[in-house]
Amino acid sequence: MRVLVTGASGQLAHAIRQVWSDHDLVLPEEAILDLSQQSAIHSVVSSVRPEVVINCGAFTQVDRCESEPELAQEINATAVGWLAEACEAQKAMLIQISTDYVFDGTGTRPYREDDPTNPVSVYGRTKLEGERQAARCSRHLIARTSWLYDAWGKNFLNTMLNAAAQGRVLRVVDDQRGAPTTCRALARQLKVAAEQGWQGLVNTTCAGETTWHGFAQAIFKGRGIAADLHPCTTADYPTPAQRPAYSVLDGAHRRSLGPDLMPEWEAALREVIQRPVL
Ligand SMILES: NC(=O)C1=CN([C@@H]2O[C@H](COP(=O)(O)OP(=O)(O)OC[C@H]3O[C@@H](n4cnc5c(N)ncnc54)[C@H](OP(=O)(O)O)[C@@H]3O)[C@@H](O)[C@H]2O)C=CC1
Ligand SMILES: Cc1cn([C@H]2C[C@H](O)[C@@H](COP(=O)(O)OP(=O)(O)O[C@H]3O[C@@H](C)C(=O)[C@@H](O)[C@H]3O)O2)c(=O)[nH]c1=O
Repeated sequence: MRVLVTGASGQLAHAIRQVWSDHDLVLPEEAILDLSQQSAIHSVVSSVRPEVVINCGAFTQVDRCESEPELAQEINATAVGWLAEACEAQKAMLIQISTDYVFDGTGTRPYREDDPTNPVSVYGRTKLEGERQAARCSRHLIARTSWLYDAWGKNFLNTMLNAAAQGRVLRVVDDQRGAPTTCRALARQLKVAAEQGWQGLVNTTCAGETTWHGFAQAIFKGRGIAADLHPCTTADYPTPAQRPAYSVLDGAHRRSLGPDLMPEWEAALREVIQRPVL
């Protein structure tokens, strides 16, 4: 398949470049495919003529989104509408990546696809609007995922490793629960999903759940690092953006669609540590 990937410099796009290498991939740099430019989106999509577009581009700095809501709206929502129009014109399938932060986190069991959303941050609100925009393309797959990381890129794992390498005392919240998900696992699952033509809204996270502190503990244990790590509460670690206290997503619908390539989060972390380069 001819596949166009946006947000080429990001961590998920890097995984797709490796995992989807048997497909005809086009990953334009931001200078060529700037999502804030409707004309760039239309001209790249119409010249590449992809069968599938994977939108990995987004404004993902959750705290910065609070102070730059217009930019967040433009990249996370408006641009997705432009992509949806361009895909519709080419009869292409649009794969939109969305987030657990569309929920407010007051739930007590894993969120299903049809559970009501209620984002509590600008990032979450704009990503939810992005889902609605993506759904304007008749062939669309919206993959909701969470806590993405891998051996490369800007993510929680690398933040923790860098902080520990600098000898910093680490206080990490132990009252926000979710599912850490590797970019490589998501890229593998999306490949099967695209090849089999899955459509609609599909939760796509690693299995199991932990807290950010539990995730940090597992990272340091897995790497054999004696970090100075302490649990704290959300109140002890104030941030500009509110995060959901509970944002585990239910994978039952995904498992009903076809092969389940999403491992337990601990197994996925082990793979990242044992095989950092794909
Ligand atoms: N990271 C996570 O934990 C999660 C991410 N997601 C979603 O998954 C997708 C991939 O995220 P991830 O790979 O982690 O994020 P990254 O931040 O690693 O990648 C996003 C990319 O989008 C690029 N980008 C930003 N603005 C533009 C623009 N105007 N034009 C073109 N590209 C732009 C960024 O470039 P630059 O860095 O130069 O700004 C960056 O390379 C996103 O949709 C995100 O919302 C969902 C759940 C969890
Ligand atoms: C770095 C750090 C963070 N924290 C807290 C802050 C926050 O509540 C939580 C996670 O911090 P981060 O800012 O690294 O992660 P955050 O940017 O909130 O991660 C989110 O990114 C977006 C893009 C998503 O879509 C989400 O699924 C999720 O992965 O850990 C600590 O308690 N101590 C620390 O030293």
